[in-house]
Amino acid sequence: MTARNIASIIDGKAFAAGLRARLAALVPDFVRATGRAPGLAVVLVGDDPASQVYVRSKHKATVEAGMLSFEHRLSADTTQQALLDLVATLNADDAVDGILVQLPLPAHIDDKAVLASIDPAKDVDGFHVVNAGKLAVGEEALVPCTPLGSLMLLQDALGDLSGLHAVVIGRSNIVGKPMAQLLLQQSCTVTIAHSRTRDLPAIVRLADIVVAAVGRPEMVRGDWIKPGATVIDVGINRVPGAEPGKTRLVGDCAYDECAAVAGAITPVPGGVGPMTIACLLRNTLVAASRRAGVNAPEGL
Ligand SMILES: Nc1nc(=O)c2c([nH]1)NC[C@@H]1CN(c3ccc(C(=O)N[C@@H](CCC(=O)O)C(=O)O)cc3)C=[N+]21
Repeated sequence: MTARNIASIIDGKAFAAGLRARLAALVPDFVRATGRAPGLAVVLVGDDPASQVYVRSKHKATVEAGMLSFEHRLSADTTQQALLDLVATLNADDAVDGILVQLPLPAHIDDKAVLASIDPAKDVDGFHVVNAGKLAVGEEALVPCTPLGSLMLLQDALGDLSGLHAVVIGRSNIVGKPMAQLLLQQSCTVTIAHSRTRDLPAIVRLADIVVAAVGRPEMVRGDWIKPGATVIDVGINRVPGAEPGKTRLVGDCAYDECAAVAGAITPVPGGVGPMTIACLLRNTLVAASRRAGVNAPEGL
């Protein structure tokens, strides 16, 4: 009989709660230094139910951290110009340190134009080309929340990442590309795989670190994973549940199979998702500190 490996479960929910508590403890210092609390503006266009849930949890976490939350809900038929006007108002508002325009936007709005209109200093999503460029050349940037949270979990699980082979599956501007930049900055050997990659299972088998960010439910199978590898599952896929009409969340990795081979793995839910929100608050405090010219807290 072969011994069956049980991967350690990377508890993103607990790590995120710890990060949020550390942030909440730092906010009073910011308030003392500046006479105001850090402010985050979240803009939601339309009434996509999943987006509503995310925006609500962002609001709750922001208030719990002692920050100000400004919510702007616009109807699904809002014009691009009206959205650009709102962003311009938020750019000019000194009480607003962070601006997040919830994606996806309705099809009639050019999301590139909207993201480009956000002041890079308030771009707490890190989606603006200025922040993407700064990240790529190693300058101080606002770093996208999901990759940043994934890196924090990796460093907590593994310590120094130097020399490890990381395979990032997915090449989006929001997750795959910035994730690869962060891992490269940590001196990993980085492979970016994607839908056109030939023999993806063979590539993934080389990885000490697998980051799955493709948005295909349970695509990564257990026999793709090198024994002992660390698996970060970024996927949040809603699939039909056991009961009719109900859904459940699954990641991009077949969890049970991968957990039987990996050294450590993030669950879905309770892995990367909560880190995204905690890092949004982290970026808001960092942006607020830089804008106010006070010392940005170290080690967050
Ligand atoms: N401008 C912009 N920035 C974003 O950061 C952004 C966005 N648009 N659009 C949508 C995606 C998605 N996203 C998530 C955040 C938290 C969880 C999260 O906390 N998930 C929980 C479960 C939540 C549930 O049960 O549905 C978990 O994984 O444990 C998931 C997904 C941020 N996004």
